[in-house]
Amino acid sequence: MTVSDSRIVVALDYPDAAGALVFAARVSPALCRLKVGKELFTVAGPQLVEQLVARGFEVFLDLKFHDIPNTVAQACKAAAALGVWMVNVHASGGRRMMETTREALEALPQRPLLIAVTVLTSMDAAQLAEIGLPAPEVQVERLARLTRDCGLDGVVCSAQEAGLLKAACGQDFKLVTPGIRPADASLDDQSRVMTPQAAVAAGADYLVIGRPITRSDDPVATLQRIRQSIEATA
Ligand SMILES: O=C(O)c1cc(=O)[nH]c(=O)n1[C@@H]1O[C@H](COP(=O)(O)O)[C@@H](O)[C@H]1O
Repeated sequence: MTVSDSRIVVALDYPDAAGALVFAARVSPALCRLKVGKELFTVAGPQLVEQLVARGFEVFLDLKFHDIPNTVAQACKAAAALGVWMVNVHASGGRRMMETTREALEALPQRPLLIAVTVLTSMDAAQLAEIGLPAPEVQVERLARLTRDCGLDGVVCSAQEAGLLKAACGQDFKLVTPGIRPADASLDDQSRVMTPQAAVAAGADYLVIGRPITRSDDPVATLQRIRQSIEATA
């Protein structure tokens, strides 16, 4: 079931539940989807996720699971029980991990979208070389093809790789793109970035945006502005 037509997924990287709930109270499920990541989940737990779902939001539970197949599959089943819209794992966990997890979710009456992280958007070519990996686009394409072969719904990648991946993996393979930065925004710790408009034009299905919205003077006005800026492109 889809309750939002928004491509924007706001990363609720707040230090506590209160901050996240204040933001959620100021927006509607029609305006954006919400992402709960490691910081917020560690402090506020499943209860907060259930609260956001109960308020009608489509929630991306971003815990980037990376472990042995059984552990990841069971963790994703537990996430599905919270009623979330999307969960993610690391593609570098490999074929068996991804296939086991997909099969576990497919056995459920209702399942979230299952997405795999390719190469973190904070990583650039130099950082990848340091850990023995090839250039970002090479590694991203390799992991995206593996993810598609394992039957997952899509990948997390930079919008810089969106064109390449739509061509390699097909139009229906979902591309979830963090590292989104409006032209005047600070890059923070992100390396492979794109503006919201360029990301949509390149083929990104969902834009994950955190600090440029949540740390702006008026988060809701910033979200509205970004929505309007991509409507013309979409
Ligand atoms: O899986 C993710 O959501 C993710 C993957 C990735 O490669 N890069 C990335 O930044 N993220 C998440 O996307 C969000 C980006 O936040 P901002 O950099 O503040 O816009 C953070 O919550 C990250 O944890």
